[in-house]
Amino acid sequence: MIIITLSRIFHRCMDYFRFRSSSSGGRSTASETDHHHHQLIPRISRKYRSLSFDSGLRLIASLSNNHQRIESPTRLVMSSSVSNSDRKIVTGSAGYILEDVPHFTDDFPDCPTYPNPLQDNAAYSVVKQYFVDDDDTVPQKIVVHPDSPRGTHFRRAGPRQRVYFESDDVLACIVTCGGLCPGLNTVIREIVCGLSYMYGVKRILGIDGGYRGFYARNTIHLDTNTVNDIHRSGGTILGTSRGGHDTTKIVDSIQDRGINQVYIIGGDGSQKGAAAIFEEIRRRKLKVAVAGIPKTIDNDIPIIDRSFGFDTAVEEAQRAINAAHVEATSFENGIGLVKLMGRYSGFIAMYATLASRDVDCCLIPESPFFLEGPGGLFEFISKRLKESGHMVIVIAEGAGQDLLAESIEESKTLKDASGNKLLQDVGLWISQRIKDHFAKKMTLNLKYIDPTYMIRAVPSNASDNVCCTLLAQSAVHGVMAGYNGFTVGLVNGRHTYIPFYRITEKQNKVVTTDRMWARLLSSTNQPSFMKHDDIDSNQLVGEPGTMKW
Ligand SMILES: Nc1ncnc2c1ncn2[C@@H]1O[C@H](COP(=O)(O)OP(=O)(O)OP(=O)(O)O)[C@@H](O)[C@H]1O
Ligand SMILES: O=P(O)(O)OC[C@H]1O[C@](O)(CO)[C@@H](O)[C@@H]1O
Ligand SMILES: [Mg+2]
Repeated sequence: MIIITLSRIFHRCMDYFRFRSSSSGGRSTASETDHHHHQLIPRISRKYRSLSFDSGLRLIASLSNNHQRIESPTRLVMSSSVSNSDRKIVTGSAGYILEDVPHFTDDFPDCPTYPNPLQDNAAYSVVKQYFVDDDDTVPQKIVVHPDSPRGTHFRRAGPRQRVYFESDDVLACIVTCGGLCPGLNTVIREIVCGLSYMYGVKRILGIDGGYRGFYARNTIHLDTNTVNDIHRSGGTILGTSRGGHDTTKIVDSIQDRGINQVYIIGGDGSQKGAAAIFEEIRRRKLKVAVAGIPKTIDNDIPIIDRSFGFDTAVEEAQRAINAAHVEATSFENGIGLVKLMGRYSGFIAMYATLASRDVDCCLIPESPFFLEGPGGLFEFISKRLKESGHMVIVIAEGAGQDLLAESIEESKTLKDASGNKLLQDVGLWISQRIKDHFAKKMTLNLKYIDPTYMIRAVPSNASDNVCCTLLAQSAVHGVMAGYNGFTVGLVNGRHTYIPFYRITEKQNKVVTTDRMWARLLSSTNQPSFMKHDDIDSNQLVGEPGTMKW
């Protein structure tokens, strides 16, 4: 209690002194602001006026004179896979851990701050508690036991009282990288509108064609007029690409152009690229903010509940599954087989199956299966056709690749420009294997539907548009508030700022020992096709309890 009270008093004092220091004119320049600080702020506030949240907490902990009952918040500097990357970890009582994100004041303790322009905006100033309290954090785990530690938390996203950029000084850029995803244009639109309408930023550049566009192409001017209608179209107006991430050339370009805010919209690979750019920017001591907005129809990014595009992709997949169902029910022993995207993670297949109710069998990369013999796929097909005369199978593109690799040796080594495994067409392969197996046993009518790019080339649906808007606004608020090197994401339904290293350290996968996969098995009434050995090794993958809705 004592530490919390002291912390709050500290923040209120800081707000007061900061407010006083700039009260003479809203949009003061850096030098004017410094001047006011020097004139008005008492010694203690001058000394600590640019302390970050955790350093503030440490200060209070030391002021509290090592009170025995209080576990003083501590910042631990841990090793990182990326050089120069300090992990900001604040610990508190009852096993509380904040995995914080970097802040401008970590590298530039004296950098000036300004009042948030939103506080003069009538639309926002009437909103009670519009600004996020600096103490607000969001727990990663919401299911807890009475004696379990409070665990990892992430900083809550949203606008802060003070910002670290003057609107006229901002030169922002936006880049889209990796595969397409419904909603890319909406995110671009909402970053531009958020920066312009909320923070009065006028200079925003689009980077043409993914990471290599930084050094190989001209930039694209973006404003609220040019982006006005883009959310109605699929794809990305900026273009995208795989490969071409040359960190030195990219940061040279950022430096040469005078860009000071970088918004990177992309999947797991893109977030790794963002982390590398951030590290290089820090190494060069540039005052440039880097923020990631996660893009993934595969839902393969860890920590977050989900990101934009997934909902639309699942909805679009329903059209293929419906067609497969209609074909299957219209022919004797009809089988409709649908292949859906999902290179390493089977979430699209799993949720499309749960949504449809017409699917008899769902096969995903995380759940090994086999074809022949007792308990195998052929036996199940035979049983289901005898019971109902038709069936629908959904298979994720990454499923059964080990079975294919046995027959096609070179498929193990093929990679795309970003280093992702290039997959063989499991849909064609399994269709042929099923046909061959049943050829002499019974009449079979198998129709293979491969919607591939159709589920990601469409514009985002209503729910994803909301998701895009909130993510974009949260990213803009975070950058303006001086946070840096973060990916914005939904954690237990709240928007948070997550350090890059937590986003890039592993991939999110369906946990086949989790309740959601069990729910799918109960819905399709398919066998798990798992042997006991598979279950043990499979428990190790994934972030348990991710898809929470
Ligand atoms: N480890 C890495 N370090 C730096 N850059 C990377 C890294 N991995 C990928 N990138 C770059 O990020 C960009 C996008 O990566 P990738 O093609 O894997 O797509 P992605 O962002 O993972 O999206 P998706 O998986 O949805 O297609 C590419 O330009 C690639 O060069
Ligand atoms: O053919 P492309 O453009 O490389 O994209 C294919 C991949 O992109 C994704 O949609 C997203 O990572 C994967 O599911 C799929 O394997
Ligand atoms: Mg990826």
